[in-house]
Amino acid sequence: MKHREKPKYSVRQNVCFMVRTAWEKRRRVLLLCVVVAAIKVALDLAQLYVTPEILTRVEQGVPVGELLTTIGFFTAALLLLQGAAAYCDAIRMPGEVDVRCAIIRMISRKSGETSYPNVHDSKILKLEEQAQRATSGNDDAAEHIWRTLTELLANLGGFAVYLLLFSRLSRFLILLVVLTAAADFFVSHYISEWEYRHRDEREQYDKELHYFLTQPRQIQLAKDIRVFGLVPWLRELREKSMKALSAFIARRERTYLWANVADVALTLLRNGIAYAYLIRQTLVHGWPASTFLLYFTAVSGAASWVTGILTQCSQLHKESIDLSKIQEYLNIPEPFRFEGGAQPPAADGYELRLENVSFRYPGTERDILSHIDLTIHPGEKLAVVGLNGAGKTTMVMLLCGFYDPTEGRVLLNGQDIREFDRSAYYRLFSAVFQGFSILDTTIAECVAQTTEHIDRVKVDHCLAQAGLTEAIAKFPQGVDTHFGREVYLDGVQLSGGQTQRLMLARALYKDGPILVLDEPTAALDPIAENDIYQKYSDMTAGKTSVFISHRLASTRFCDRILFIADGGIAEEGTHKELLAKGGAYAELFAVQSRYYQEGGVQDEEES
Ligand SMILES: Nc1ncnc2c1ncn2[C@@H]1O[C@H](COP(=O)(O)OP(=O)(O)OP(=O)(O)O)[C@@H](O)[C@H]1O
Repeated sequence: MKHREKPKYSVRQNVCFMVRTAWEKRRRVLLLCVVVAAIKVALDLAQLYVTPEILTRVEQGVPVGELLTTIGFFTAALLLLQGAAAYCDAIRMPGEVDVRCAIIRMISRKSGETSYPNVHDSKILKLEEQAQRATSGNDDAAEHIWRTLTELLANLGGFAVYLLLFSRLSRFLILLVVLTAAADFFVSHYISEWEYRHRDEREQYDKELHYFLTQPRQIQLAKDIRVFGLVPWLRELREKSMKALSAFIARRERTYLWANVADVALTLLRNGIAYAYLIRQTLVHGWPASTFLLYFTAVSGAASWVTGILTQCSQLHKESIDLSKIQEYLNIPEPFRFEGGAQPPAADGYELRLENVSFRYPGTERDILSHIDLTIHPGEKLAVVGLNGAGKTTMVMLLCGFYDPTEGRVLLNGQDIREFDRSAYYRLFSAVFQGFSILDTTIAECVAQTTEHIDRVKVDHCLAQAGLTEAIAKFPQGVDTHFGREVYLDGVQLSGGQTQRLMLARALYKDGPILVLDEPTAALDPIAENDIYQKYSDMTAGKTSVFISHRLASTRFCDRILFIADGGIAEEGTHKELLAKGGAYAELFAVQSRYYQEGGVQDEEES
């Protein structure tokens, strides 16, 4: 049998978490739970008494005026209560949404600020997904819980009132109601739990179907779909996912059928016994019809309160499992310091140092970097080169503080970066990392990374430095044109090289005192690349900078070059020094330049 993971937080702790959040964000939500529950009980009682009371008056032969007054009283009470219930229902939702949104904000904040290694931890990623699932809609735990608590309160209140009513009559009826309602609940609960138990399976089908329905619409796939003739394959994939989902739903419906059969059978049994008992009582004690009617209606009513209590308890238990994931995610330990950490010193220039640093990625066996000692002086322009997988990006990740070394220390102006508030440390860096990471917003927002207080002169300047002025001038709304087509149909699509320049402009706008560029020109044409090299001194003036590149010639404008190999610094020096040394760097440079020379020779011969 599949082992069910026990939630870390109990039902009480999860309810307390929600109540605390609501108390801080929207107190009205709590008040409305109690008020709505009270109205539900009052409405049920008014409905229970209306017919028997009128019947009693008729049996007593009261004057028409009095009869009409009774009818009027009940009608007014019912109208008033129904009106109040409708009003409360209408006003409760915005508050409940606000509380859920407050939790969504907590989760987003955690996702954006959690220590970087957590972002790659599959257990934490799963937890984040589960926390998001618990807050994603009106019917998910973080919002639905208010309806569950309201129903639970109403059912408890209603059952307490009915207990008082039956206590005057017979314990037998109470026992009958509780036993049949509980049996009904457990049978249907066991069966209806089926969907909950198969929730992961259902989600997998939904995910698959959603992927195959939406993915073919992605612009990036449009070319491949046509060139490879992918339409039939995509249709097959879609059909396969649809069939799997339909088969799941059919299985679920077959299971639910038994829940309905059990429900009908137990209701019949309860009503049959209650009928027999109440008819006997009526005959023995000579009860009027109104009393018989009152008690008979109350039997069904009480049974539904009992079923309600059990159903809502079970619902609360399920929601608590989901809410526990939210709390577990929000409380995952942070290996880095944030709020409690020191602020990095304000300085004219920053020295970065790797002191006997070794590093292996979490969950792996191999050191990617081993016993590295390196000092990058304030204002120095350092280039890092090496073959694919040598560990250049990893070294930069350590310098930026995305990972802490497995051994050794990273120092900023002599102080271990583990002592700093890591968010404050990140503020020192401007960076262009590998891969495209631009959000679909306006170009100006992409560069400034904010929606408000954008320094438009600075945006223009940075775009000019990155060599984008001309391209952007052709866009319909200049820097206010939307980037990308995923969100805005009128957005522009930039080429790979232009996107890379946009990322460079973004790094320049941030203007941090340390600049890190990880292959920032990989997608640029030679002219654009040369343009960036020409401006490199301007861009890095007064900054400490690290530049990773595969084009060895491009590192010539740096003060020092590191050649990384076998997890360490194999060679270092200026371009000239490394060539003169005749080592691995010189060899690699020779291979690269031979390629260009051969191309050149060939071209010349052809012409
Ligand atoms: N998150 C990770 N988990 C485990 N191993 C990783 C991770 N990221 C990178 N590696 C491994 O670390 C090694 C160094 O990768 P890194 O990206 O630092 O190399 P690189 O020199 O920057 O390569 P490239 O020139 O291709 O960009 C590679 O063998 C890679 O497979």
